Amino acid sequence: MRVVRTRAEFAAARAQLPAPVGLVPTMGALHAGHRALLQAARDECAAVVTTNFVNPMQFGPGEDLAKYPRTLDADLAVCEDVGVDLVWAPGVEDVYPRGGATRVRIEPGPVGDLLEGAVRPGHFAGVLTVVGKFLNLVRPDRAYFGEKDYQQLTLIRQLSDDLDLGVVIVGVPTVREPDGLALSSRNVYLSPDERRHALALSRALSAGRDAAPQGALAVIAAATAELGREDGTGALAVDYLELRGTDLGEIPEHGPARLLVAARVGSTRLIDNVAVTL
Ligand SMILES: Nc1ncnc2c1ncn2[C@@H]1O[C@H](COP(=O)(O)OP(=O)(O)OP(=O)(O)O)[C@@H](O)[C@H]1O
Ligand SMILES: CC(C)(CO)[C@@H](O)C(=O)[O-]
Ligand code: BAL
Repeated sequence: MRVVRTRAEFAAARAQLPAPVGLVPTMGALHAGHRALLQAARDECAAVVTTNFVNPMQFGPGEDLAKYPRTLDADLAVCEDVGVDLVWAPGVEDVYPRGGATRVRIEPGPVGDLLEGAVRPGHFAGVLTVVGKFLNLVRPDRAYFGEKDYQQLTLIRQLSDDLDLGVVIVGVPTVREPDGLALSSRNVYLSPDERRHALALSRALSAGRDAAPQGALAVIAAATAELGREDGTGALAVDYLELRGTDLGEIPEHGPARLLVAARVGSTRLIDNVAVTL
C-alpha cells in the first residue's frame, strides 16, 4: 500500500495502477461503514484508491471543522487490512492550490437546497466541488459512497450524469451497530446518555418503514410518534423527518420511497435514512 500527500506524488502513484480503478472518498476517522465501501471496491476493482481529506469547503461557520476527528494512523491500519493500493491524504493546498483562485464551485441545484442543504447552506456545493475535483484527479472507473448520506449520494449521481464523467457511482447500504445506530465518525462525540437518545433516529425510521403497507401518512405518523418520545425533551432536537421519492422529489403513491431524518443530540448532529416501499 502506498500513502502519498502531494498532488505530484499522487499523480505518479496513480499512473502505476491497473484498471479498473475504484475510488472511495472519505474524511478519515474510518469505521466499519467506510470499511464496507473499501471492501466493495476491493471486491470489484483491480486497484483501490482512497482519499482521506477533511474538506473545509463543506463546513459552515460554527460547524465542527476544527474538532472533526482526525485519526490517520488508525485509518491507515484499516486500509492496509482491506488491501487498499493507494491512500491519498492531501493537504488543503493540494486540493485547492492558490486558495482556489479561479473560484471553482459546483452548485448542486434545487435538490441541494432540501433537507441537509436547508440546514447547512452551501454544504453540498462544498461536497460536489471536492468530489468533482477528486473524480477529475483520480479518474476512477467506479466510485463508492454510503447510503447513510443519501442526499449526498443522490447529488453525486446527478453530478456524474450532468458532467458526463463516465464513472459508475456505487451506493453501499448503511452499516449499523447491533442496536440500530448508523455508524458515523461523529458518534465519538456522544456521551453514553446521548448515545441512548440517538437510538430514537433508527427506531423512528424502522417504525416508519413497518407502517408502509398503511400508506405515506401512516409512515410519517409512526416515525413522528417514535421520535416524539425524545423530541423537545432537551435530549434531542429534530431538524427534519421527511418522506420523499427515491430521487428526493415527490412521494410516489406506490413503490419505493425514502424516509430521512436529522436531529441534534446535545451538540452532535446526526442523520439517517431508510428505504420504504409504499
Ligand atoms: N454507516 C455507514 N454505512 C455506510 N457508509 C457510510 C457510513 N457512514 C459513512 N459512510 C460513507 O462513508 C463515506 C465517507 O463518509 P465520512 O468520512 O463523512 O464519514 P461519516 O461517518 O459519514 O462521517 P460524518 O460523521 O461526518 O457523517 C461517505 O460516502 C459516507 O456515506
Ligand atoms: C464525500 C466526502 C468525502 C466529500 O468530502 C464527504 O462528504 C463524506 O465523507 O461523506
Ligand atoms: N456528509 C458527510 C460529511 C459532512 O457531514 O460534512
